[in-house]
Amino acid sequence: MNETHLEWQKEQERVDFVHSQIKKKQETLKQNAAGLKQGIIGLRETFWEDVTVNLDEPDDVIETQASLKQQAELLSERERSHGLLYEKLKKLARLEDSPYFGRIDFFEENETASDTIYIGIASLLDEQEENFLIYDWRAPISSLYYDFPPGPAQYETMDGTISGELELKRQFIIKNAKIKGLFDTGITIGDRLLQEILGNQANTKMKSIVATIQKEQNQIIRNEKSKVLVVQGVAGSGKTSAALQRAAYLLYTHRETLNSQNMILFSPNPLFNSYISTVLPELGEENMKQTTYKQFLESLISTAFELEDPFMQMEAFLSGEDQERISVIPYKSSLEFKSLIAGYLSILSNEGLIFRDISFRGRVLITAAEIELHFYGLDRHISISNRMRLTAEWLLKRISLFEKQEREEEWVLEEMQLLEKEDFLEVHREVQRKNRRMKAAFDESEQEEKRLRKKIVQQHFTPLKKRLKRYGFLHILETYLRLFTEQHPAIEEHKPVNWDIVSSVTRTAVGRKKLLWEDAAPFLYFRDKLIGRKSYTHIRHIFIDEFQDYSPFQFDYLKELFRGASMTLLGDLNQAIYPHSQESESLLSDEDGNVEEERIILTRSYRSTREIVEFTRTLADQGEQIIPFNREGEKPEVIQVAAKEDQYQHIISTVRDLEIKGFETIAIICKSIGESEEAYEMLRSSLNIQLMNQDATSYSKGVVVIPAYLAKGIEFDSVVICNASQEVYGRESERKLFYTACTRAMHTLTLITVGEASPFIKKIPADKYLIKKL
Ligand SMILES: Nc1ncnc2c1ncn2[C@@H]1O[C@H](COP(=O)(O)OP(=O)(O)OP(=O)(O)O)[C@@H](O)[C@H]1O
Repeated sequence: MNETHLEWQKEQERVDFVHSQIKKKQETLKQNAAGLKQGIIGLRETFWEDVTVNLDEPDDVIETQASLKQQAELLSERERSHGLLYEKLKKLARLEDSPYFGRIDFFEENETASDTIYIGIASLLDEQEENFLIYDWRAPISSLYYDFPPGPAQYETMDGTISGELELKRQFIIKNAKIKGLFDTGITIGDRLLQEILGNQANTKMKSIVATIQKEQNQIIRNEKSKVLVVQGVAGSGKTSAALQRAAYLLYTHRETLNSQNMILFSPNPLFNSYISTVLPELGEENMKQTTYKQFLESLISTAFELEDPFMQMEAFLSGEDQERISVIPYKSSLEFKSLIAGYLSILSNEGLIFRDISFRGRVLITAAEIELHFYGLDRHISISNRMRLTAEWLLKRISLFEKQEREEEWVLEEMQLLEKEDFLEVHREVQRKNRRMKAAFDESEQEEKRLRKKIVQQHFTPLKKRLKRYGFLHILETYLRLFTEQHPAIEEHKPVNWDIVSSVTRTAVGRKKLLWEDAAPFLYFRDKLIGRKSYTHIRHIFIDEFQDYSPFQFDYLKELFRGASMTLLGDLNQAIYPHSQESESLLSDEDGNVEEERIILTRSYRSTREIVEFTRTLADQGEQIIPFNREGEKPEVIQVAAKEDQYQHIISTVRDLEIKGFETIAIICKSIGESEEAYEMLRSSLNIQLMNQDATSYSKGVVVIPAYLAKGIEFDSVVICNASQEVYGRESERKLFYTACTRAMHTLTLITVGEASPFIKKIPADKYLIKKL
């Protein structure tokens, strides 16, 4: 037996030992859990037997309450312990088949011997609960595994830096508690293991990368010091993967003070939410709240408004039909527009807010002019929103006085006749109860009438009061629209040259209560300044994926809402596909101009084969900096056909070929939803395919037809680009969309073009792809 075999055998013996420990622990825990469960069932069954219930005297009531509380606490304590046991069992189940993936031998400075440390997705103690059989990958010492090749190494702890020598770094592939692969690794984490993992088929759910996190990704995951961490990484560089590992890391490191409810992830589309939903649970953490920016804004906007879907904005952009609208999107997305609104708000602080009369049953109770007078009579140093709150309180008080007076009106008596019998009975009982309590005899019918009047008037005033509490006395929309019509010297000089178009496009849409995607953040920002905003202080960390797709205005609005939270922003300027997409870096500075961000650049692309990366990187700005991971595959193929009908024939034969080769997730990527629908109709009788639109929330293995912007963030074994012709991808503004579509491919990329190929393809060196002209 040679040395490698001997090592392998020794390692397998250890795996066997750890596995037996896991089994033992599982047995003990299961027994404990069964005992606890029985106890809980028993406690629930006999709950009332052990409680002394006596409600005769006030003292007895107090005693009963105390006894009930004690019993309930006992039950919830047992339930909590059962929950904890269940969690431990879940953790053991995760470790059972593959207890760990890494080992390091570390000789710490000033120590006499080296420590051997095994690293897995969770920690495990030995039977005596003294020594770690497995260290959690997030433990401080585990960072050695990700950060250093064998040689001098160090890691940070709460007590400072620990230095020493990393003597060995070993990787395992363990399945069903049997070692399937064992590699001693050098500079990077196991190219061989990474090769193997990346060579696998794409899945409809993202997987965790815990065993093969790369050094530069580990910097993202373990970054603790930056309030804003910006990860600018090329397509397929692991931005999303690293962000999710980072969430798991933060939850582990700050487990006493942070939980998944304190984090929120903004993802590019609903499909993506489902795509990444299994990563955190796989790592033993609960999913954080996930939302898209559209869903988030929708939760803030009154249902009276119709909010445009960002993908519809994208469709409008792609179709190029409404040029006026498209021409003003950049301005409406900019911080200049925000400053203009801020200027308008400072005018409104002194004059110009539009109020509404407050009417009741067709009668004006308080006029808009009175409200205006009250509002502008308040101390002007107080913010508009606080003055608005004070005004609402003042109005509610005044309305209560009207309400009292109204009880005496004739209409109340008329309405009383229409009341149901139950209403009279209820009031009758209330009055009797009150009289009994007061031990006095009042005129019951007089009292009943009084109560009924009060009740009727109250019912009528409730909706009005609700409206006032929601600031319905302020005409927010009218006030906003006035910005576009009025001239005021304080803001006039800040208006852009195309203000007339900005103004007419906005008034037409917003006036009809249609919030175009580019109008939503400005309008909400304005509204918040008038009536205050929702508080999100419980959110301590926000992750924004595809942050290049946020306009400066949208991003700034988000920053204001989540003022106290730290942020991880993940983006790739080469995938900035929206008409407004941010290219500016200054956005990420804080208000005083102090840059509090840290920027990490990822240039290595892991998703696609070397051949695909060499093809796609020529489509990107500074694409020469993109480094492909060394995984080989076939060169992308460009098939040029003469007519559209031929295109579909070739898509069918390409997809069939791919299926025969065993590829399981295949995407036919089109530019727009219209083209996707057409392709779907043409292909559905020959292929088993699913059409993905903006409402899709998940997809299954097989063939999908999808517009490029919805495929963002997702990957497929094979990508077939539907019509990569000059006609479809000819404009410079379509280059990034084309790049995004092509970079979704892991193993194969086929581009079909009807007629002349896109100029972007023509710029790619001919040796980077195969071409078939038919
Ligand atoms: N360290 C790693 N180990 C194993 N797989 C990795 C690693 N880093 C990235 N990958 C894989 O590379 C692929 C791309 O990763 P991911 O989707 O996180 O990249 P991205 O930068 O968010 O991509 P894009 O911007 O193109 O959507 C995924 O399959 C991911 O599992």
